[in-house]
Amino acid sequence: MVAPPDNDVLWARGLRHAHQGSPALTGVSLAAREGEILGVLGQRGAGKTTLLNCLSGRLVPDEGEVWFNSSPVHTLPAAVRGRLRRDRFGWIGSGPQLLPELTVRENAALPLLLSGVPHRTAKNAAQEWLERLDIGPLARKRPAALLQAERQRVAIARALVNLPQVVFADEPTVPLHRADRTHVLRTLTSAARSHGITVVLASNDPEVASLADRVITLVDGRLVSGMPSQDREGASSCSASV
Ligand SMILES: Nc1ncnc2c1ncn2[C@@H]1O[C@H](COP(=O)(O)OP(=O)(O)OP(=O)(O)O)[C@@H](O)[C@H]1O
Repeated sequence: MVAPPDNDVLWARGLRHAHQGSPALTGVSLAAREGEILGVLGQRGAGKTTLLNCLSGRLVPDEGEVWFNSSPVHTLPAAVRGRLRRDRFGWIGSGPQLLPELTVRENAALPLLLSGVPHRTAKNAAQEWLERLDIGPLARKRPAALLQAERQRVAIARALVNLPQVVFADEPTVPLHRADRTHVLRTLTSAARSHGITVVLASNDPEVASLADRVITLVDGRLVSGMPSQDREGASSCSASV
């Protein structure tokens, strides 16, 4: 195993994964730099979710390596990967997946509370993010009282509250109307930019391309664009690099 270059916060090589025998990733290599917004485009079933799951340590790939700084994510024990996800990564899915019995502020504070940060400190930090994302006045409400776009902003606050190094956003705008989509994406990318947080943003919305620093495209589990020219020339059927 060779550790990734120093300026890459996240680095993957030769990722292959099949779900019950059906291939979802067939040789994907990529790298993301500190503070970079990396768009992962692809149609439904292209392998975006599987890729983000492998990169974030939710799933161990059948083959290939994933490095986060100098940690080989693919070989870490499950408990260590769990701590990595909790302390260093943020996750935003297409449904906000908030806990209905908690207030908006408690939901946003969760990653800090789970890491043992004192209640008051965690809630103050959560409130700051809610203000930054223009939903401060909703802090005491329960998720059910919010609009879908507001709930998705709570999910963004929750993903950013502990200042992770990488946020994985898997189709974060799917349930939203077009106007809300743009706003939520801009909110996420500008908040991440202001804190140097790397974002891996999977979507089938071409608008993502205009907000990302760089875009890679997945088709049937392999990269078809976003490769440097020397790799594109050498790419055979399944291995690509960005
Ligand atoms: N848990 C699973 N069990 C079986 N097959 C799966 C599973 N998860 C994904 N797949 C299959 O793997 C392939 C890649 O799916 P994946 O969800 O990674 O793609 P995606 O680009 O995120 O698509 P979507 O936008 O639909 O989520 C698809 O053919 C999908 O049907």
